[in-house]
Amino acid sequence: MTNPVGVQVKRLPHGEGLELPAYATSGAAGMDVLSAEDVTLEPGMRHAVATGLSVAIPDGYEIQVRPRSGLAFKFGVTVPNTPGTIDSDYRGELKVLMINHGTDAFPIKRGDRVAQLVLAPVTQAQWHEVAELDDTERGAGGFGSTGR
Ligand SMILES: O=c1ccn([C@H]2C[C@H](O)[C@@H](COP(=O)(O)OP(=O)(O)OP(=O)(O)O)O2)c(=O)[nH]1
Ligand SMILES: [Mg+2]
Repeated sequence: MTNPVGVQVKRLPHGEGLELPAYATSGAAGMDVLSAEDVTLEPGMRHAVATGLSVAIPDGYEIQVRPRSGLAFKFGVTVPNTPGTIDSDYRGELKVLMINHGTDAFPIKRGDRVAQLVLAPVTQAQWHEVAELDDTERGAGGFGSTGR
């Protein structure tokens, strides 16, 4: 990537000694983020996994927290709120919400790659309230109106 965007990151005490989230390959969209804790997700269990990191994202960007497909495919372990939203003004600990949809307990060890972080541009909307909207070919059709 030729022009990466700088993002401030602060290690919290329990994040000391862990690698920062990193791109596994040169063309990766997401940085793999590591767990800062040992925790076992029993089947059906949800947990906010600590990363030991806080960030300050530049104005005009967000970070999306996305699942790793390998964990979802092999173990049914995923991110229930995907894509998780890290706001540019959030200064608390970045956590990865995880759920075990599988049939077996899933142990997470400190240092395991649990999810991936995608930096993405955001645009804020400004409402312009009107009495009527313009007509379109689709109109109010949705939810399968064009067929399967
Ligand atoms: O997977 C996530 C999702 C959110 N957050 C943190 C950063 C984010 O900026 C904040 C709020 O997230 P969100 O807006 O999704 O949650 P909410 O339920 O609307 O909470 P709030 O009322 O605090 O906005 O929580 C995480 O650390 N991990
Ligand atoms: Mg919110």
